[in-house]
Amino acid sequence: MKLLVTGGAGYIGSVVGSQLVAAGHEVVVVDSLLTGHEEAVPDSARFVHAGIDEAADVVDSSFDAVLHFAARSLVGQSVAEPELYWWNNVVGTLRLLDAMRAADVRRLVFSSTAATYGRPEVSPITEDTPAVPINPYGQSKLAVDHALAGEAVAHGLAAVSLRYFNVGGALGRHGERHDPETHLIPNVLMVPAGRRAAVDVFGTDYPTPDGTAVRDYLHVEDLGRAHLLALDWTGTGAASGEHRVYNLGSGTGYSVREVVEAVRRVTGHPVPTTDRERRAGDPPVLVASADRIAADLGWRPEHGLEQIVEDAWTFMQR
Ligand SMILES: NC(=O)c1ccc[n+]([C@@H]2O[C@H](COP(=O)([O-])OP(=O)(O)OC[C@H]3O[C@@H](n4cnc5c(N)ncnc54)[C@H](O)[C@@H]3O)[C@@H](O)[C@H]2O)c1
Ligand SMILES: O=c1ccn([C@@H]2O[C@H](COP(=O)(O)OP(=O)(O)O[C@H]3O[C@H](CO)[C@@H](O)[C@H](O)[C@H]3O)[C@@H](O)[C@H]2O)c(=O)[nH]1
Repeated sequence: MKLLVTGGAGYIGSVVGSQLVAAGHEVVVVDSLLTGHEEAVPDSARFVHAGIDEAADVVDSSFDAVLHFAARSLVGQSVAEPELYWWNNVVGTLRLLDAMRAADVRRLVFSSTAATYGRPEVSPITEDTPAVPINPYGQSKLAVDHALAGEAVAHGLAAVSLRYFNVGGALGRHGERHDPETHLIPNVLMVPAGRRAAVDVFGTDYPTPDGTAVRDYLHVEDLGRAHLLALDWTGTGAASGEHRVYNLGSGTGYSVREVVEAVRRVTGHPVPTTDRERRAGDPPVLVASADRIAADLGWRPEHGLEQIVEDAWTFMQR
C-alpha cells in the first residue's frame, strides 16, 4: 500500500514507519521537525518537510491510508500553553481529515493516549472506562477521537484510535531522542550513560506498594505490530463507517522504583535517585486492559520491561 505517515521523523512514527517499510509498503513521511529528526525518517521512505495543516498539498488519491502520529505530547507544556495543543493536535488533525476527505483516502490509524482517561478510579483501564482527561494534551487527543467517530459515520472513514500507555524501547536505529526528555526510562538511563548524576523520583507518597507511581510499559516494537493489524482491519469491508478505540498496554504495572531497579540490573551500574515532589497532573496508577484488541485483532505484546530497558539502553549507547 501507499501510506502517509505523519510524525514519521519522531520516536514512535519512525519505528512504525520502518516496520511498514519492512512489510513492503511505500511510505511517505510528513513531519514539521517540531520535535523529530530528519535522520530518523525510515530508510527508503520519502520525506516531506511540512506540517499536517498543509496536508492538502501532499495527500492525493494515490494514498491508501494514513497513520497519524504527529502531535505535541508534553503534558506540562499543555497545561502552560493549551492553545498550542488545540491548534496543533486538533485543528491540525481537522485539516488532515479535510485533505483525506477531498482525496477520498478513507483509512486512518491514530495515536491516541491513556491520558484521555485522566485519573481513573479503576485498574486495569478498559475502553469503557469513562474518558475524563485532566490536562489539555489528553483533552486534545480525546477531541480527535470524537472527531473521528463523527467522520466515520458521516463520510465512511474506517478509523482506529490506539490509546497507548507508556511506550519504551527501540528498534534498531530508531529510538527515543527528545530534548528535553521527560520520559522515565530514557531519563533513568542517562545516569549509567554518564549524562546525569542521579534520576528524580517524582512522588514517593502515592497509594502504591512502594509509594511511587505505577505505569504500564509497552515495547515500541509490540506497539508497531498493533498498528499493522489495525491498518489491515481498516481495509476490511465492514470497517467503512466505523471508528474503533483500542487500548495498547501490557496489562502489568511497574512502579518508578521498579523501573530504576530494572535499569540497574540491565546496565550493571548504580543509579542514585533523588526523591522529589509529585509532578503536577500525574495519576498514581495507569494500567491497561488490552483484552479488546487481543479478542478482535489477535494482538498480544511479546516483550517485557527487561527487554524494553535493554533495547532503550542499546539505542542510547549508539
Ligand atoms: N511516547 C509515548 O509514550 C506516547 C504515549 C501515548 C501517546 N503517544 C502519541 O504518539 C505519537 C508519537 O509520539 P512520540 O513519542 O513519537 O513523539 P515525538 O515528539 O517523538 O514525535 C512526534 C512527531 O510529530 C511531529 N509533529 C508534531 N506536530 C506536527 C505537525 N503539526 N505537523 C507535522 N509534524 C508534526 C514532530 O516533529 C515529531 O517528529 C504522538 O501523537 C503522541 O501523542 C505517545
Ligand atoms: O525523570 C522522571 C520522569 C518520570 N518520572 C515518573 O515516571 C512516571 C512515568 O512518567 P513518563 O515516562 O513521563 O510517562 P507519563 O507521564 O506516564 O506519560 C506517558 O504515558 C502516557 C500514557 O500512560 C501518555 O499519555 C503520555 O503521552 C506519555 O508521555 C510518572 O509517574 C513520572 O512522574 C520520574 O519519577 N522521573
